[in-house]
Parts: sequence; structure tokens; C-alpha cells
Amino acid sequence: MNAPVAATAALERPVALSIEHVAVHFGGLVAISDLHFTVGEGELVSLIGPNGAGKTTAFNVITGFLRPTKGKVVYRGTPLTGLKPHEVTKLGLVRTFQRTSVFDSCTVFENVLMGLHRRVHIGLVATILALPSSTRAEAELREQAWEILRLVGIEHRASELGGSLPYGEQRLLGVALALATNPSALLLDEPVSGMNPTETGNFVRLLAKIRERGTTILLVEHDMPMVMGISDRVVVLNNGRLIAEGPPSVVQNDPEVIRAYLGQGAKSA
Ligand SMILES: Nc1ncnc2c1ncn2[C@@H]1O[C@H](COP(=O)(O)OP(=O)(O)OP(=O)(O)O)[C@@H](O)[C@H]1O
Repeated sequence: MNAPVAATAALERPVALSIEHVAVHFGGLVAISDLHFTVGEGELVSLIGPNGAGKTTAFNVITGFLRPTKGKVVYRGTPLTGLKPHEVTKLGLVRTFQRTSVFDSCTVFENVLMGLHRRVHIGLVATILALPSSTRAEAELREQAWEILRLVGIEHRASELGGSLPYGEQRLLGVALALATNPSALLLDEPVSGMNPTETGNFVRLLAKIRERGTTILLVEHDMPMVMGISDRVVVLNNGRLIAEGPPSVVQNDPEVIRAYLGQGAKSA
């Protein structure tokens, strides 16, 4: 572990997300112990580790789906303790939407438009009376929906049903729905698992574009070439403990990280 390098990288930006001494126990099993790391504003940090390391558990704590046994998570100065997932989303910390959040019988465009409507409420009376203000607001939302579809690269699917998209594009629609909430930080849990190399390449380019907009990104991912190619910093868990943290070039040469991955006979970091 190369603490001085990691500390310098983290200090260059204001802290957006702070995981503070988090522990999660499931009965007698310690899934995570004393996890402590930060993600800077606009930074892309990946959380990696062998199977069972505690990544999904950490992700669920950060997004409000699981209460930590100890410690806390703070986003932009607000402790997330006790908040429900939708309350965490309201703070701008948004996880990508799963397959189950897509309305299969609505078009891709309608799905994104509904996502935007959840954020921007056009007055009901104004809408019913079709007042100019509501018509204008609706036109703006439609343009925003097109912008999001163009950004994620599925505008050519706009008029197809949400349920009809191939796997890789369903994932992209999940990102589009997340972007419709206008997140300041995006959390992605194994976004490229099951994607082919072309789809993965497209996804990496999409993440780069989202970063250019200044969005903070926390990625939980198994695909090492992707993680090492795209991350500002990498945080490595093993058996629920943080074992390394730093830029990809440092982490992938860390003896403890190499041991952890070789130990489970998986692809080396
Ligand atoms: N709800 C639960 N109840 C009991 N044990 C759990 C629960 N969820 C996770 N665990 C255990 O906690 C540990 C960490 O699991 P977790 O799923 O967070 O790891 P992971 O790093 O995401 O693994 P993978 O890469 O295989 O998805 C594992 O030992 C797992 O069996």
C-alpha cells in the first residue's frame, strides 16, 4: 500500500463522498471491517477485490440499502445514516437503475422522459390546461431526454420498447435513467459484467463523457483492464478489509493485492 501517493491524489480535490470506519456484520460474519476511504469531487474511484471481499456490501451501505453496524457514510457534508435509498438519490448520489426499473411496455424515450418528470414537476393544472408555461417546460424536458439518449448512445432505439433492448443497451438505458435524475455522483455496480468487448469499449467511452461533465463516479468492477485504464484511484478490499489504495499503476504492483488475487486463483490484477 502506498499511502503517501493515495493521500496526495485524494487531497487534490474537495472530498465528495467519505466512507468513515464502516463495518458490516451479518450475525457472526464480518463482511466489512473498518472501511475508510474518500472519493473526491469529479474523481473516478474503483472499488475492487476478489469474490466475497465485501464490495457489494460496501456499495449497499453507500446507497442506503444496508445500514452499517459501525461507522458512517457522508456525502457532501451530509451523513447518510438512516436515510432511505430514495433520500440518498435526492442528495445527488445515484446508483444506476436495474432492469426492474425500466417500463417494458413504454418506449425508451418515454422511459427517460418519465425519469425526468420525476425530478421536474410541471404543475398538474398548468399541464391539464396546456398553459404555455407547461408546454414550454414539456418541450425542454423532451429535448433533455434526447440529449441523454444521445450521450449514452441509444438515440436510435428511442421509439423501441424498453423491454426489447439487447442486454448491453439495457444497461445503457439504466445509466440514462440515472442521468435523468441529474446526479452529482454516480455509483455503478459491475456495469460491464456480461458485456462483450465492443460493448465494454462503448461503456468506457460513455464513462469518460460522464466524467467530463464533472460527475463523481464510484465503480465496483471485476474487469481489471477496464478498472486500471479508467480509474483515478483504486481501492482494494480483501476479506472485508482495505488492503491497498492508490493510482492504478501503484495498486496493480502492490504485493498484497497480487497475493489476494492469486490466492483465489482469479485473473491477476
Ligand atoms: N445478506 C447477507 N447475509 C449474510 N452474509 C452476507 C450477506 N451479504 C453478503 N454476505 C457475505 O458477506 C461477505 C461479503 O460479500 P459481498 O457480496 O459484499 O462480496 P463481493 O466483494 O461483492 O463479492 P462478489 O465479487 O462475489 O460479488 C461474503 O462472505 C458474503 O457471503
